[in-house]
Amino acid sequence: MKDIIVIKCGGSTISELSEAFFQSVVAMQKSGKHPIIVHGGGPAINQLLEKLDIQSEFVDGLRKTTADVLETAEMVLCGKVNKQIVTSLQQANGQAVGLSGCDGNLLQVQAINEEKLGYVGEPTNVNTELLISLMEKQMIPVIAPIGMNEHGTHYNVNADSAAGAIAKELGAEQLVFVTDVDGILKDGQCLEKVTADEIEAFIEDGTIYGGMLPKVRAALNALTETLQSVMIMNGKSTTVGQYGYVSGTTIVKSAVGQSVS
Ligand SMILES: Nc1ncnc2c1ncn2[C@@H]1O[C@H](COP(=O)(O)OP(=O)(O)O)[C@@H](O)[C@H]1O
Ligand SMILES: CC(=O)N[C@@H](CCC(=O)OP(=O)(O)O)C(=O)O
Repeated sequence: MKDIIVIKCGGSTISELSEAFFQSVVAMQKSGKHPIIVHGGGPAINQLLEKLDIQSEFVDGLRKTTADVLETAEMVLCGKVNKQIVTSLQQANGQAVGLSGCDGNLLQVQAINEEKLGYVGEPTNVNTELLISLMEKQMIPVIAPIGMNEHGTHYNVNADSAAGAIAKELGAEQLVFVTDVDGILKDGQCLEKVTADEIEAFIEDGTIYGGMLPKVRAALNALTETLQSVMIMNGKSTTVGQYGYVSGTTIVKSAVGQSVS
């Protein structure tokens, strides 16, 4: 399927997303493109963990996930955040269907490192047929990043890595990370374009850290012949699609003129 656009909405910005944002996603779909939303929900998970007095910590931008943390994350992502986004799209006259990665075996995963991270999974396979059949019926899939392995064990998946895997497997033409900063910042300035080599250097020197790490890793993993660049942009000022992108950082594999191998 052509014209697939994967939009990852970060938990950092979900509550800031405007009606115009959701209207622009629906307008994009009505103009013949195929948007998919993958969402996070880190701050909302933090809030409930705090209420329940459950401790959690992050390792390189990934939440160490015990059984209690997994249960909480799943409740928040699938029960609360997913339905908020579905509702906002329906209010904008779109037809949205909320799914977690467990529904229809949408996101099959394996543990990254159980000893270090607990129930944190990385995607191994995506049920693209399910997503395509929904999009063919003019539905907008809204995906919560909880995945499942072949034994039916659920895993917490970073939403950036879920979005990257889904974009790659579908051969999407665009992948957009909507977050709470204008893009990749260096010395307070938003960088317009960065290459894989520059990203490695920025990770090394500490310019890129925390929640930006899974974003740039997912972006670099997702780059293919079809998907030559990935955007990071601010949810506060963003509408997508026909209204154009306001500003942000474009991530490319290498400098202009060299294609992805
Ligand atoms: N170089 C960088 N430029 C911009 N943000 C960065 C950078 N390095 C780390 N970050 C952090 O990454 C955060 C975005 O990631 P995260 O909080 O996980 O958001 P989201 O919920 O949208 O995925 C920013 O708010 C900022 O604190
Ligand atoms: C393994 C892991 O880190 N999972 C994330 C899933 C949600 C997420 O990614 O939310 P954001 O997009 O808001 O960061 C978490 O538990 O916070």
